[in-house]
Amino acid sequence: MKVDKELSLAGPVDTKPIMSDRKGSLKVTITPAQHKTLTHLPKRPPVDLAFTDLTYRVQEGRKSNVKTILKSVSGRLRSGELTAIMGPSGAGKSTLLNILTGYKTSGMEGSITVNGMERNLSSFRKLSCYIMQDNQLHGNLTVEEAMSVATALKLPSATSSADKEEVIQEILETLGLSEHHKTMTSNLSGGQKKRLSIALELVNNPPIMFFDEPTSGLDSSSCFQCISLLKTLARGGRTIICTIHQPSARLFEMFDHLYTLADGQCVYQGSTGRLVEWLGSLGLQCPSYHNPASFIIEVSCGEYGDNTGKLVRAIDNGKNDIRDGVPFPDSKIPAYNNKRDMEASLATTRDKNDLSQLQEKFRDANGNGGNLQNGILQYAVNEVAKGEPLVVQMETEKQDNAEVALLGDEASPRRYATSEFKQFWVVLKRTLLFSRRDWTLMYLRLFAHILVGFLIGALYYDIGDDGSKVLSNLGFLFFNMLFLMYTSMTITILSFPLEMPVLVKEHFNRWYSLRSYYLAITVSDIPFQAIFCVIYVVIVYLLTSQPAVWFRFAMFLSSCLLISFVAQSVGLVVGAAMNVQNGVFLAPVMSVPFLLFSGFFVSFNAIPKYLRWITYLSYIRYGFEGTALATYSFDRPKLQCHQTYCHFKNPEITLEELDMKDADITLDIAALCLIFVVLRVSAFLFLRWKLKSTR
Ligand SMILES: Nc1ncnc2c1ncn2[C@@H]1O[C@H](COP(=O)(O)OP(=O)(O)OP(=O)(O)O)[C@@H](O)[C@H]1O
Repeated sequence: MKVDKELSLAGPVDTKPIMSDRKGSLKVTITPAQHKTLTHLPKRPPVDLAFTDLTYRVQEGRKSNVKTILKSVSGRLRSGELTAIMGPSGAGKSTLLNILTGYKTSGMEGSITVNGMERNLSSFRKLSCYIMQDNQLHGNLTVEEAMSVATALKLPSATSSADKEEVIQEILETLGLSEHHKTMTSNLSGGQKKRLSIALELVNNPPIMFFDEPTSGLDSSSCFQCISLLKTLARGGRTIICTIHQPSARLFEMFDHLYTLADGQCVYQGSTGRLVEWLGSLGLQCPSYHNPASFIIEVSCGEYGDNTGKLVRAIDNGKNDIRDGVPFPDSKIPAYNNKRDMEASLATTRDKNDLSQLQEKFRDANGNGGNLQNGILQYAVNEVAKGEPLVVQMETEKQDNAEVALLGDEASPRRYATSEFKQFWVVLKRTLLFSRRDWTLMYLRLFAHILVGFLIGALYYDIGDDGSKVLSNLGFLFFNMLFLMYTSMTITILSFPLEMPVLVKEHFNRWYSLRSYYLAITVSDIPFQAIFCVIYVVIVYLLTSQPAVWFRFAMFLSSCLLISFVAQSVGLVVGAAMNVQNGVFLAPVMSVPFLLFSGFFVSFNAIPKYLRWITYLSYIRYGFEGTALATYSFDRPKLQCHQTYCHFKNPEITLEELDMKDADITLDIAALCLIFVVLRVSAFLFLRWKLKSTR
């Protein structure tokens, strides 16, 4: 009986005798009494995170101007607990979260340990996930598709499709999303989006999960659901940490652990249930019926006088931890009058979900026992049957678990769960699916190419073989460059930055490498751009009666295709390096010199010598030269002339006038290919820099 009583006090658990292997010893399995459990997730170890004397500084303006945002704070965040990081606006909550997740690494001093060992950021990133405030989801996928992408990228390739499907179904059911599995992400409610964000990261069962303001933008009922869900996750042995602004009293009660910051210092760390008692012991009485969460924020803001220094000293800037059932640190006020009272209180007030500590307790003499299986703690408890009293060690270090964490899958040198080819393939398929779904943009692009093609065809109708209209034909060749350049460049400038937030989240949470992602998005748009370009070129080439010779058409088309790919790459560089507003202005402005030096407005010999180098950089020049050579070079016969005198009847004269007599189309094509490669590599480097600089 004692066993049952002790265990039920320890948490909302079911106790099942599973076998009796030794005389007098009874093996008991304890599982949390959750309605739904996640039984198909990969096994992961519990993780405790601690930080000591953490200082974070940023440089503002001039080098000497340094701002200290976090001031030597310490703290400890345990597995099996739901922790809230609270504080007034600007206190440093997001900064602390960003440092703990590993999102911010520079400008930081102090130590961060995982299960008592110095944190290895690479291993830690595999153990943790960071769910940012704005859900960062792709709106063009259904819930099921989004989950399939997550399982394909986050579970090892060896996992069978059936197992992946089971993981998806189980998570969706547990998170109450199975009814919406066919709903497009963009149509989900705020609360459902939040749950989907959690579901996506839950796929590989990270033992430590960070949330930045998970309740922002949710109504009170959704807030409650969201925090209940986080609590359930914590019950499964995970370490759940979230920043929260000012929760209602009902929400506040659901948190196990509270970490409060004020002006970059810790003013409270400990059990939420003992906050009022602790503040009272320091002479700060929380008025009756007042929300303790509001009270600590008001105190931190100085509404009850300047108490920050006193609170920081009392809690030793986070080195002290107010735990249930233990006396206040360095305090004369004993929490309990005698040991018996303390034990009684321990039994009743012990955090019911503190399964990680139970795990330590139930470790048997051989070191076997508690292990986290599939998100559910299961114990083979021999000692309990012997009637040993249950005492929870609040400060137990989890060295053994650290080893588990580092010797398991997390210690492998592989950064990602899948190969780079698999990542490339999954991201490519997803991007192609977006293109298929986002038909408005596709139709618009197709429509624009066909419409402009016919318009140009009508304007320059049948001029290609007319010796008196060669100048107009050159204008047509130049316009082709202009049109193809702008259409392919602006699309990328506008669409690429919109992808950035999702890329930042997924890349940070180790879904895929930047290389795989970049290759996939680079490859994904090329076929569409090529098809649109071919359609346009066929229309204008035929309508304007350019030479009906296959090799000339092939060269003309190649030059046009390369121009549109190069311009797309320029868009990628600009999109990767800056936001939409700056990009939309800067890209066309930057293109002006290339247009001026294209050879259409001024021939090469007429350009001042000190400016000629710009012509070598002008990709428009290579494209224009390519189409001009395809049209007039290679011994083209004299053009027809329906007037008394046609100066440009002989194509040689046209080439001479353009300073293209000795030009070589192979060089133009090679130069365009080279510029294409250089720009694509530059875009990748810019993207890498951008990802680093946003952190
Ligand atoms: N890169 C930076 N340069 C200058 N100051 C910064 C920088 N990052 C953060 N800060 C400052 O550090 C302080 C803490 O910022 P942080 O975003 O962590 O606060 P917070 O507690 O999350 O606030 P909120 O609840 O309003 O989001 C703020 O005063 C902010 O202005």
